[in-house]
Amino acid sequence: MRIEDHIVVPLDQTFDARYGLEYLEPTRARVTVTPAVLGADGTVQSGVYAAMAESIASTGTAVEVLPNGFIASGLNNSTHVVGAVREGALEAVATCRARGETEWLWDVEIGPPGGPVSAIATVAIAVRPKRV
Ligand SMILES: CC(C)(COP(=O)(O)OP(=O)(O)OC[C@H]1O[C@@H](n2cnc3c(N)ncnc32)[C@H](O)[C@@H]1OP(=O)(O)O)[C@@H](O)C(=O)NCCC(=O)NCCSC(=O)Cc1ccccc1
Repeated sequence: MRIEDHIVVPLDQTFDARYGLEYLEPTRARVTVTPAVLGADGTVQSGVYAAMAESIASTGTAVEVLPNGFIASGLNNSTHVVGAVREGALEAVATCRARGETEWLWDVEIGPPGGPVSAIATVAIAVRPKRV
């Protein structure tokens, strides 16, 4: 299966597009910090970190398993926010720690490019045979 065949919603209409996720690679992406990603206290909303981690872990899995007839689906996401960000940009990088037959486990680090880590996530992505 080609990656394009798995796209149901046009990419510019997805949740990722709404908060401004830009892919640099399947496992690396950026978000520019605008008011749209801030909470009322002026810091990046924790869900933005969780969403970034979920998306790049899912995409990192999908690009490898979809061509082999499997689907990738977000199963668990544990995101710890360890530093507040108010402006600039965020970059997320995902590293696959385990490629199980039915579940891939990813570590994701997120923070200002070249700056300290502001969030650390562990994301589990289910891998299942594609149903016809
Ligand atoms: C697949 C699994 C994670 C685990 O399933 P199992 O433990 O094996 O469970 P079980 O066999 O008991 O089946 C139970 C149900 O599971 C589904 N299902 C199972 N196998 C398949 C299959 N082969 N194909 C298709 N569906 C399958 C099916 O509904 C089935 O019900 P049914 O039997 O039809 O009545 C399931 O819990 C699930 O789909 N959860 C929701 C995950 C979800 O929505 N995540 C968030 C969105 S992803 C995201 O955001 C990431 C992203 C971000 C940005 C960009 C791109 C991506």
